[in-house]
Amino acid sequence: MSAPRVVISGAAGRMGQRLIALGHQNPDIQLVAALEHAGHPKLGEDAGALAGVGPIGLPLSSKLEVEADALIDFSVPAGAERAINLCVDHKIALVMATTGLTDDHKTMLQAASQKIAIVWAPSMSLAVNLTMKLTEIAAAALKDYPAGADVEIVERHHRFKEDSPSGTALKFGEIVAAQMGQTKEAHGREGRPGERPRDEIGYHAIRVGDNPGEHTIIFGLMGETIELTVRASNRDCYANGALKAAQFVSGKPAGLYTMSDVLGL
Ligand SMILES: NC(=O)C1=CN([C@@H]2O[C@H](COP(=O)(O)OP(=O)(O)OC[C@H]3O[C@@H](n4cnc5c(N)ncnc54)[C@H](OP(=O)(O)O)[C@@H]3O)[C@@H](O)[C@H]2O)C=CC1
Ligand SMILES: O=C(O)C1=N[C@H](C(=O)O)C[C@H](O)C1
Repeated sequence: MSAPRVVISGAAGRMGQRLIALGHQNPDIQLVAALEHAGHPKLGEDAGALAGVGPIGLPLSSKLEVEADALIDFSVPAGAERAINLCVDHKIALVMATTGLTDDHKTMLQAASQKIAIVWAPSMSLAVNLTMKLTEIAAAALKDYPAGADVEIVERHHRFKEDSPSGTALKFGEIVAAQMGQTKEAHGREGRPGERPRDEIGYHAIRVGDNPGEHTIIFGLMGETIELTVRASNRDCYANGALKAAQFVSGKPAGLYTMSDVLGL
């Protein structure tokens, strides 16, 4: 199969710019459109020039006017909704990376996966997805720890991030709860919440500077502690993972795929 034709949605954003820059250099991908919302002030400007790699002949547009095999969405929840509809209408495979989605958006994604192939993951990073496997192993091993293992998830991101906790932190929590059975969540603590219940996962979202993302999953035992930490030094781990996902999902039968499927983990 020739290199899949890929659309980037949210193309002027922090992630969109890295996808344009890396996608343009990637011989296994053909970038065919750079989408933004209809009110974006830079519509019509060249997406490559905006991304710092010089003109690539792709103007930032609010309309999809070319044929494509896959669309990668790193935008906002309203942009994600539009991306799902576009992909279903045009029968294009979807890589959904936007976080902070509502339950309605998640239901839409599930329904859309009956019609098109979708990779949906809160983190496209290899290191994060591998750490999810390690977390699953640790949680399974500690589920019957006699004194109860306390799990807290700490994430750090840049000051511009709009959703908290991160989609990745919530996914780590889901993985832990599926093994250990916690039913409660605490989002930060203050005042006098009392002794920590055993069946709670604590989430702590730190927002500082330009941090591209780090997550620590803490398993607190009696007398010892395990911490699994994964840290991005820049956004290219997410962008490269998403480009790989676009290659993987292009031409696949309808269904919902994970980054474990893409990365063979
Ligand atoms: N799964 C993963 O691996 C990762 C996921 N993310 C997630 O990706 C998302 C984007 O992150 P980031 O790039 O930092 O955010 P940015 O705010 O930098 O970029 C989002 C872009 O989407 C644009 N946008 C807004 N509405 C629409 C729309 N309706 N259609 C198309 N584009 C639209 C924004 O325009 P404007 O600025 O004018 O609003 C902006 O250019 C977040 O949800 C983040 O959590 C981030 C990194 C990794
Ligand atoms: O907004 C970000 O930057 C990131 N968001 C994703 C999330 O919410 O999990 C993934 C990554 O951590 C960067």
